[in-house]
Amino acid sequence: MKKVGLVGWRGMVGSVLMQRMQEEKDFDLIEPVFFTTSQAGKAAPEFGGKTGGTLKDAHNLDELAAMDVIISCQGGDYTNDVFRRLRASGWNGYWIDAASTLRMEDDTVIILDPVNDGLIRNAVANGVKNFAGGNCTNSILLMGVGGLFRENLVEWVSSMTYQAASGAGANNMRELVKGMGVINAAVADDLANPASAILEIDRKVAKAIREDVPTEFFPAPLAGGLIPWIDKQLENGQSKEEWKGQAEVNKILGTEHTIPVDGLCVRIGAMRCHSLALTIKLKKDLPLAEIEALIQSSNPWVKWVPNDRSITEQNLTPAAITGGLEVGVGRVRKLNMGPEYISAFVIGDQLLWGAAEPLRRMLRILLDK
Ligand SMILES: NC(=O)C1=CN([C@@H]2O[C@H](COP(=O)(O)OP(=O)(O)OC[C@H]3O[C@@H](n4cnc5c(N)ncnc54)[C@H](OP(=O)(O)O)[C@@H]3O)[C@@H](O)[C@H]2O)C=CC1
Ligand SMILES: N[C@@H](CC(=O)OP(=O)(O)O)C(=O)O
Repeated sequence: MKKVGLVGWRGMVGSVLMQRMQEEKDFDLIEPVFFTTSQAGKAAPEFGGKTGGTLKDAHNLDELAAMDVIISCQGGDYTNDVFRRLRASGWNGYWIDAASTLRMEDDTVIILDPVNDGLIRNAVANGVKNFAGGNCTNSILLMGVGGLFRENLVEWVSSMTYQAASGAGANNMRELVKGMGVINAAVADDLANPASAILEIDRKVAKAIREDVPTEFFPAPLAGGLIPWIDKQLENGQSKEEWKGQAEVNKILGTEHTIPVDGLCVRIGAMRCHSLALTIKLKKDLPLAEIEALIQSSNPWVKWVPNDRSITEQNLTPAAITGGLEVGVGRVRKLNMGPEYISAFVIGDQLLWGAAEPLRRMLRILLDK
C-alpha cells in the first residue's frame, strides 16, 4: 500500500478532504501518515478506521521523504518553505497541493480531471510528479461550462464573480456570521414591532455596518455588503484573483492559443458557494438547444437549471448548492449583443470542486495506475 502523507488535514480545506476521503473509502487503499506544523508527537487522528500513530513534523524532510505521495492543504507558505528543499534532497514521490504556489510552474499540472483527465494521465505517463488543484473560481467555471471549451467553441469569456467568505478562510467565515449577528442585534426590537419605520431600521443597519460589524479579517464589512476586490493588486489594474482566470483556465485546458478570460471578482456574503455570471462569445452562432446540450454534457456533476424564473430561484442559489458536488448552471440565453453571445450563471461549493475534490481524485488516479 502506498504511504500517503497528509499535511493540513485539520484546516478547512483539509477537513473537507478528510470528509470526502472517508465517504469514498480512499483510506482503505492507502497507508495514511498525518503531519502537522504545530502538534508533532501528539496522537494522529483516525479516519476511515485508520490512524497514523502519532503526528509527524511537517518540516522534517526525512519523515516526508518516506512518503510515496504527499497531499498538502497547508497553504502556500508551507509549500514555499518545504517543497523545493524536499525535491533537492532527492525525493521523487508525488506532491499534490491545494495551494497556488506551484500551479504555473512548468513541471506542475493543474488538476481538474473531469475537464483535463487526458492531460493529467499523459503527464503521469511522462513522469510528471507535481500536481496542484486549481483556483476555486476557475475550477467551478470549467466544471460548469467545460462542454463548450471541450468543443473548442469559446472565443472569449467575461467572468463576473460572486465569491463566498470561505475562499478567504475559516476566520473570515466566522467574521461574516458575527457581522450578520451584529446587524440583527442593532434592530432586533424594531423588527419585533411591525409598526416600526423601515427608514429607521435602515438608518440603524447602515450605522451598524459602518461602525460595529467586525473587520478584523475582511478589509471592509461583508455582512450586508460586498467587497469588489480579491487578492493582491497587480500593476495592470487586475486583482490577482482576476489574473488567475485566464492563466489557469488556459493551463488546465492545455490550449495552444490563449482564450481570453477576464472580469471582476467580488466577495459577497455567501458562506462557501462561489458563483459566476458569464458572458461567453462563441466562435459561431449555434441553436440554443445545442448549446444547452453541450453544457449538460460537460460532466456528470452539472446540475442543469432551465432558464425559468421559479426553477432558477429554487435551484441556482447557495442554499440549494452548498455542501454538495453538483455545479449548478443556468440563466443560459442569447444576449442582445449578437447571436454568438450567450449568458450563463454557474454556482458551486468552493471547498469541494474548488479545493478538496480534485486532490483526492488525483490520488485515485495515481493509485489506479
Ligand atoms: N480556503 C479555500 O477556499 C482554498 C484554499 N486553498 C489552499 O489551501 C490552503 C489552506 O486553506 P485553509 O484550509 O482554508 O486553511 P486553514 O487556516 O483552515 O488551515 C491551515 C492550517 O492551519 C493550522 N491551524 C492552526 N490553528 C488551527 C485550528 N484551530 N483549526 C484548524 N487548523 C488550524 C493547521 O495546521 P497544523 O495542523 O499544522 O497546525 C491547518 O492545517 C490555503 O492556504 C490555500 O493555499 C486552495 C483552494 C481554496
Ligand atoms: N482566492 C480564493 C480562494 C483561494 O484559496 O484561491 P487560491 O487557491 O487560488 O489561492 C478566494 O478568495 O475565493
